[in-house]
Amino acid sequence: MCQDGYAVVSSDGVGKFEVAFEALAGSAPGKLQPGTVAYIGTGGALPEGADAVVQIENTDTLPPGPDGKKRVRINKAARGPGDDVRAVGSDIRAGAVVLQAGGLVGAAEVGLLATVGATSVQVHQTPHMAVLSTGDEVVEPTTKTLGPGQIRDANRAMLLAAARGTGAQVTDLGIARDTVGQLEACLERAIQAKVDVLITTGGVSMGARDFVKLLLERHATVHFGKVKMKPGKPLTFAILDTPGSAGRPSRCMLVFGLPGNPVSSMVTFNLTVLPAIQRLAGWKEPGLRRVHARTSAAIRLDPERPEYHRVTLHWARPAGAPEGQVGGELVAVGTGGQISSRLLSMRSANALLELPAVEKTLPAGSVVSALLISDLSGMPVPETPASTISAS
Ligand SMILES: Nc1nc2c(c(=O)[nH]1)N[C@H]1C(S)=C(S)[C@@H](COP(=O)(O)OP(=O)(O)OC[C@H]3O[C@@H](n4cnc5c(N)ncnc54)[C@H](O)[C@@H]3O)O[C@H]1N2
Ligand code: MOO
Repeated sequence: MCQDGYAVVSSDGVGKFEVAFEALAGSAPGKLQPGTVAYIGTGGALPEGADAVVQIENTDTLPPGPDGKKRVRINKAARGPGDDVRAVGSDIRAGAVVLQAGGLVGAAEVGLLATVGATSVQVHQTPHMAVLSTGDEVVEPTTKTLGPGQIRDANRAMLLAAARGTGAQVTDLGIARDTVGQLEACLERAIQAKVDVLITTGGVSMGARDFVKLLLERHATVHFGKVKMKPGKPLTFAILDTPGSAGRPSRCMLVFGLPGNPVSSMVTFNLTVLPAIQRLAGWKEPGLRRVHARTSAAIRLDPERPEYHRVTLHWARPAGAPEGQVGGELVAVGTGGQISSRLLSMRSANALLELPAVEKTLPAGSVVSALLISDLSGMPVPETPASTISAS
């Protein structure tokens, strides 16, 4: 039953009726005689003998009869049997498959599992991720006054938040100074904590004290240590195998040595760490989703490295389209200077434009592919609301 009102025999039509009983949600339905009605609440089971419901708005309560029984006037008759009644099984057929194996379980899916009483289901194990910042100049964000050359640790807080956003179990490994000893100790802590994915930032480039690559070469298999991309050139990836011992199974830990520049670390997290986590969490199709967007301004391309240009996608009417036209397109608005230390270029960015390495300027209005790095629910609301299609 789907409305508050009166359960009726639809052929009784309009008129004055005795309210024989109340069929409230959660109680066993009674039996209704023709010529009478029963009060029914949304979610109540339709009494035997009734075949429709008249909503409360279509009735008036009358003074009780001489016998003290409640009475009601039905002003608008039910259209026929089944009016405002939801048949048992109309939402989910008996035997229907409510979830496919291998699908993502979000809030609605949890609700479906609860509905069918599936309180225990097999899921992939939540990956365990750890985040480590490195660098002698990197200090805790709580540091009030920065000393010469110091910088607050933006990467760790940012990547911990991003890691939590993936649903992974997350461990904060703090900040390691630029010494092989400290880095080795942190690596050991990650191994002991049975981390599946370790993310480090900083210390992967060419500096005299960039020891992360050295550490990984010593303890793991480095699969790549440089990528032709902007930002993120020194991105390093290694796999560390821990052999099994005395009843302990062997394990492998994926290690992503992300560049220290905050934007580089965030962009490479999205492009490489996120799909890896999704794969470990059992996603069938990991990776960022690609859409097309129209650029709102000219962009000078990098002639050497393909660039992941941070933008905020808006939904807008195509330029020149008449006022009130239904439909629109994604428009990419740049986030300002794209230098990899400028974290402001990530603020409110919901996509990365995939720009080719070509010696030219891409004119405004070009259509380019864009990888989504957040869902679009925080997308700016247009000044002129997008029209909705109205049924005619
Ligand atoms: N000779 C070369 N130098 C550099 C190259 C190169 O190819 N040859 N690559 C450049 C590129 S591209 C990048 S990106 C950076 C990345 O280097 P590292 O990963 O070694 O990072 P660091 O040098 O440690 O730091 C870079 C930059 O980022 C700041 N930083 C580091 N950690 C944090 C943190 N947790 N929070 C905020 N900011 C952080 C750090 O202070 C530096 O300013 O190398 C170029 N050099
Ligand atoms: O490639 Mo680096 O990540 O820009 O500064």
